[in-house]
Amino acid sequence: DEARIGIYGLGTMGSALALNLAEKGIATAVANREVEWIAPFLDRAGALAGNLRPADDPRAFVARLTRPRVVLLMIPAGPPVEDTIAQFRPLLERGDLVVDAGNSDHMDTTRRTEAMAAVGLHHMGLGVSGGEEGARHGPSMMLGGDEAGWTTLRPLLEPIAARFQGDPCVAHLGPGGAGHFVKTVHNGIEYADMQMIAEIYGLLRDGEGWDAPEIGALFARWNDGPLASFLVETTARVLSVSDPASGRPLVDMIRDQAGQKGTGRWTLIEALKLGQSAPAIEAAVGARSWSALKPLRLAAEAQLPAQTTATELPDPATLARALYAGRLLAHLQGFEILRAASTEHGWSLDLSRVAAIWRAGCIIRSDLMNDLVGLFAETPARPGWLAPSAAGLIGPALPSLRRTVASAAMTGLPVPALSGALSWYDSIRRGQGTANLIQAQRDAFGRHGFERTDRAGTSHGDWG
Ligand SMILES: O=C(O)[C@H](O)[C@@H](O)[C@H](O)[C@H](O)COP(=O)(O)O
Repeated sequence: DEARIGIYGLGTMGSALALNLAEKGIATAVANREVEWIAPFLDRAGALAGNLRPADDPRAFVARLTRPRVVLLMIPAGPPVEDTIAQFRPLLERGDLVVDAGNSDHMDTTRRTEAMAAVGLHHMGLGVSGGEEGARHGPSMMLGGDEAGWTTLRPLLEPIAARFQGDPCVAHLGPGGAGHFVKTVHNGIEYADMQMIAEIYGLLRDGEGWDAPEIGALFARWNDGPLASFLVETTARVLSVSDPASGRPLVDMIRDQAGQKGTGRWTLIEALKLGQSAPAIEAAVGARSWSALKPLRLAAEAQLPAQTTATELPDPATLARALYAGRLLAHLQGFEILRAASTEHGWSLDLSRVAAIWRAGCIIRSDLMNDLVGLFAETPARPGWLAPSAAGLIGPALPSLRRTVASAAMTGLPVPALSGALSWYDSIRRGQGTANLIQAQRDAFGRHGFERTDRAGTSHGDWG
């Protein structure tokens, strides 16, 4: 019988999503540019193959779908999506859907949505988070596109989504690229979270001389407290794995050069375009870029003085609170980018709902997210840090963040994301900042003008 949805692209995420759908009893067509991938995939599917409908080419694939046809693309972002859409368009009819479930740039998605709408097709942008495990057993999904498309997709996506206390972690967040934008910022927060965890790991490894299993055991304990999250759990797991070849912790055998596919960078670019800054995310992207410059770092280490002052590092309980504080501030930065984008693009994003669908399935799922659901419901029209509950969340952990950042600075151990978060916090809660001097300098060397505190309009100074 016919399939209710088709997955085009049987890479890690696409094949996992197809098995998830099949397992939920949803007949699913499957196809792939490299046709030879299909047979081994069906072998791996075992009994689930009963709900899979393979096809060797786009025409046969479309023919296997019920109307309205749902073609879900799980392929790399950019030109591959463009080319594949061009292949499918002539095969589809008014009312059919193309769902791009890769990490696409939201502007591409908005452009494609408009182009497809012009010919009566629904283009939807679906952010999918959770990696292979999530796609297979329950991802978090962030949808952008029109209401009619959501009506068609909802009965297909809710059964496969992760659930938090029974609530499916999937939502229609807004038109066009809204879903992909939210996914991009999810990844930006993911970068900051991973970076802060790595900074704490660095303090314990390089400052206290702890080995990987010891640090892993600590993270495992932290996963039973306010830091409970997928990334803390994953960190505890990876730090406890030893390398069969050398018998040493596997993490110690990995080159300290981090990769990045671009969503972190995109988050920053979008933030800057919106007049926002997200120092914790900026620091995380920057740290990945620096990490790639290994030879230069080795040369600098041999050449440049440390000039440190021996300082006692905080105890583990203090480091845990510092990580909690840093993580909370990074999330507030990320959500503020979402709020600004929602205003800019007219998306009316429900930030509390965004936090809600990030409570399970996605990479940044955490107990903290549950607090944020409440926080963003309190004051949807204002920044999260002005929500009544914000002070109570951040206050108790702040002294630990200060102590950790200060002692790391004295000890010469880099904590760019934690310190970026702290300085940002001290900037956003300072009524009288120092930008008055910036204005004076700009006017002094470029007559850019400034606004006086005692009268409106642009003034200039006589700077002699
Ligand atoms: O939410 C997710 O499931 C992940 O974020 C996923 O999208 C992917 O793992 C990132 O793209 C990795 O990004 P980097 O390669 O840039 O770390």
